[in-house]
Amino acid sequence: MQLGVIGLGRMGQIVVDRTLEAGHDVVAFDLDAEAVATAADAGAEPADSIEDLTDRLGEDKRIWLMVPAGEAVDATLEELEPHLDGDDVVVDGGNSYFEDSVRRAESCPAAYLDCGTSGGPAGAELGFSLMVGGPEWAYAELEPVFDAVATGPDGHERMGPAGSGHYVKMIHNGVEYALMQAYGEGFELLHEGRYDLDLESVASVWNNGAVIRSWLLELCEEAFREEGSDLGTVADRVEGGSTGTWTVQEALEQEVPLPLIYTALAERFGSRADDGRFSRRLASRLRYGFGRHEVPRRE
Ligand SMILES: NC(=O)C1=CN([C@@H]2O[C@H](COP(=O)(O)OP(=O)(O)OC[C@H]3O[C@@H](n4cnc5c(N)ncnc54)[C@H](O)[C@@H]3O)[C@@H](O)[C@H]2O)C=CC1
Ligand SMILES: O=C(CO)[C@H](O)[C@H](O)COP(=O)(O)O
Repeated sequence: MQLGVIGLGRMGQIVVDRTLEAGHDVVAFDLDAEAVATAADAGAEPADSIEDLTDRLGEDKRIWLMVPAGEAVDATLEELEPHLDGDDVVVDGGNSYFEDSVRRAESCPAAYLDCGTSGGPAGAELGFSLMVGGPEWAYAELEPVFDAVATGPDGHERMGPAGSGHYVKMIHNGVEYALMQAYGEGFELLHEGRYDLDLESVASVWNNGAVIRSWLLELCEEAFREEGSDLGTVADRVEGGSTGTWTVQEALEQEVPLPLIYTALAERFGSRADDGRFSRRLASRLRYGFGRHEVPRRE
């Protein structure tokens, strides 16, 4: 099969490498010429524009988008669409908002597959877990590529109609936030608590047979090994947050309580206050107000 890949960053390059390794042909484009050169070094046919990419693809075009979610997807589709028809298939493998994917599936002249991708750049060796939404025929058509990019045939599944792939991935990320928060809280107590513990050893022993072993816990072990038990210079600030926000918004709309995921998201937002949390500063001042407790002051 011949696959066009647009977006050759951390994730897109892995899609290219794994597709080539499985014996398929790849035509690759990115706004960044260096990324295109890297894909060409790996064996892909380089394209210097989206039009050039579509010219290099055969009659029935199969195209994988791996650009940042949001405007980049719309901008790419706007350029692609004049070159597409109903026999073509476009896969969006990024973390797009599921309602955007439904809208794009309705307006795209090609069959549109929204594909939630989990595993991250660190999971490249094993392959990804792919959650796909969209028409059955298009999913079946892309199966050889999904087999290559995923861990294998068991690493991808059609979830349902348009939007369902990105919907499942959105909620996957909500779970990811909550699990990270849970590990974070446990290790914080171990770090602050009454024993002087080597947290890499704790994570390691937990990863060997404990109920809470997981890939995230293996990544905790790696973090303590590389940064030390006190996490060295790692700052108290967590970026990201879009997929978690969408998960919480959806939970509110569906009236499904998600206190853990919400708390994990709120902790991230809380971590971004440059000058300490206003609410905590006010609480401290109020303790003086009612109890004349001492107020710790900033320098
Ligand atoms: N990094 C991760 O752990 C994961 C990322 N994702 C999703 O995959 C998508 C890509 O993520 P990354 O590879 O990490 O991002 P990245 O920032 O490493 O790569 C994005 C690439 O897209 C290119 N690009 C941007 N706009 C473009 C356009 N209009 N046309 C052509 N190329 C364009 C950039 O030059 C860059 O090379 C995002 O939606 C992300 O949320 C999904 C799962 C895991
Ligand atoms: O999808 C992912 C992992 O599954 C990406 O790494 C994503 O960026 C994680 O979300 P956030 O950036 O909000 O932490």
